[in-house]
Amino acid sequence: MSDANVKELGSTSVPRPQVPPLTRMVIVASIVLIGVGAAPFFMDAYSVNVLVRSMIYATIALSVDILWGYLGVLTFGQSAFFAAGAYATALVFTYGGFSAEFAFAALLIGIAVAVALAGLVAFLAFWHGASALYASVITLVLPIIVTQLLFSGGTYTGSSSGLTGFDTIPLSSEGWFWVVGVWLVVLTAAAWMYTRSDAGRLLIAIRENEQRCKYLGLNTSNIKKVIFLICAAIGAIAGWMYANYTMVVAPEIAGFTFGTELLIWVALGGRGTLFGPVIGTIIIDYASAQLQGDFPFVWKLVIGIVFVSVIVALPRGILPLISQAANWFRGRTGKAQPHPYSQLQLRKASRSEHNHIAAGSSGPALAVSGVEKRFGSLEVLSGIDFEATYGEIVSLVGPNGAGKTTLMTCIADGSKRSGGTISVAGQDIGHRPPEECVRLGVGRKFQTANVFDTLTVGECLQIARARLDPLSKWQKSGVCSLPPSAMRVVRATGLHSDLNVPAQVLSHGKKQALELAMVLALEPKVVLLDEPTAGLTKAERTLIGTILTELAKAEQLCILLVEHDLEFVREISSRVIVLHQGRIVLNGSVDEVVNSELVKSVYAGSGH
Ligand SMILES: Nc1ncnc2c1ncn2[C@@H]1O[C@H](COP(=O)(O)OP(=O)(O)OP(=O)(O)O)[C@@H](O)[C@H]1O
Repeated sequence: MSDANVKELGSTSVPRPQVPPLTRMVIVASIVLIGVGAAPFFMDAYSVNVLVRSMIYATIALSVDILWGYLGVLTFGQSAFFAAGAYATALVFTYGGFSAEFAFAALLIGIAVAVALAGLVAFLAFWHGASALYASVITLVLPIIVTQLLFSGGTYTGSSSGLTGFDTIPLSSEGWFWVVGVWLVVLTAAAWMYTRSDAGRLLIAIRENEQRCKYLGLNTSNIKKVIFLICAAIGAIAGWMYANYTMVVAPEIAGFTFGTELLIWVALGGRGTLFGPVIGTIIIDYASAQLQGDFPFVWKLVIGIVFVSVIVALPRGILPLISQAANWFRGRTGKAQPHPYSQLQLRKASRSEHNHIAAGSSGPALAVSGVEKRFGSLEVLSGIDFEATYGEIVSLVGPNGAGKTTLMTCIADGSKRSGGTISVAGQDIGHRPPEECVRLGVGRKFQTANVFDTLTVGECLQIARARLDPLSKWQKSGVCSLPPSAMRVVRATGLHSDLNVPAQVLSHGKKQALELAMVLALEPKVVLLDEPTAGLTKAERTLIGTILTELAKAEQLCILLVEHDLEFVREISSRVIVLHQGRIVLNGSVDEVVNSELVKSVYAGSGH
């Protein structure tokens, strides 16, 4: 593979940041703003009235799309934050009277209450190890609790009747149409910029494979919490507008039904598209209002039938279908858009000081002492003691169920072992979660290729570098910096010519290589590889073997390898550890292991 094929920049030559769609977005936003300005002059009062409400709903549907469509958090609870903003406004105006200062204070109180509530939910839903289902259940309970609290407020909150008759900001329907319209356009444009930026891709990476993100050193819990709080604030602002505009609040706006309706609008419009949920919400809410007037008894049935039909026929929603058709048409007319990552360039990263392995570093790279692991009464690992030095390739072999993967997990995640100590580069990993173990210098490759399927190869590599090279929150940088080790894998396996190819279409061998490059992009000191040759062809296996041997020598990496392919083990290992029934039965040179009668009996199933 020729190095000349790799687009690579020197450290001084940084390409211009890539923001090609920005101008297009500004033009589209300007046209929509002109439309918002002109629309009330061409519409009847009823339509203006309904559309103000529809646009308010669209802003909160946008927040649901960010959470569900991008981050993968299926939330039923946005209605509770909407109600926090609406009720804060209604209560301030009812008991304090209206003034500009009170209107501003109500907005701040609504946001504060929503963010506090969201903080509590996020604390309960996004702790280390919590599954996605957990967040959904908690956000399902939230609207039920908030609704009960509003009922329990008695005359203070108006109980089941809610609050009405309070004075609000004296704006006409047209005035509110402009205020809400401008807010919706600004919010959508900001969300669009963010989700298309490098940092926005991270949300998709978390949705696709949160475990991989954690093992890339990213604190996914914190990222989810921050996004959740921001979306709660967006919900509260929508509630503030709603109360000001409608001058009435009722417990139903906090309810589970409204929370679910938001999900339906997002699903119909096309989740993960931003524009789909915004346009979908406006159309559905407006059409519902019309149908409600014309067919008071059947309008919900009609909406229900449309929803079920779309979900069955178009599970990704309506907008993706329209963009697919547009792409098809562009392809036919030869006007297909180039992929945004066609300009992505690789660059050599300057070595991070933190992870730099000084030549001749003293002490073991990895020290495992008395490690135990139990699953209930099942003892899977017992009294595991060994050390590995820099530049060494240590293979961990043993029959199925010996505990090899469990040992890898214990080294990469300090919270997993039941006893003993593990040190990486002289630092005890204690009970640190995987993202903190990465900081100490642990990089882990899983048994089955663990990449972000819908992201491109370039995006996967950028996310792998996110811990060391923070991602831009508003643009695509167009550059991916890789350390020499990762660059070597990318070059040797030809991944550099696949930078704009979605990871899911790569061959099995290239996926394995991509994950290896992602792990090396972390600049680890200790690399854990679980069956890196599984499913590879002989040629790919030889290539990976050569790369690993070179890396161990050139980069002084300590590589711990789980392998069933004993021929491969013999070719590349400097030492072999044999594990059997959770204990080390031999720790020696390749020759010692190959000639050991004990090892033969272990593999024959008679070793004790
Ligand atoms: N989460 C779990 N709960 C209960 N038992 C488990 C769990 N994970 C692993 N085990 C058990 O621990 C033992 C060791 O499993 P492990 O996957 O570490 O073996 P292995 O040596 O990697 O096997 P293989 O070569 O087949 O991958 C097995 O008996 C397995 O059933």
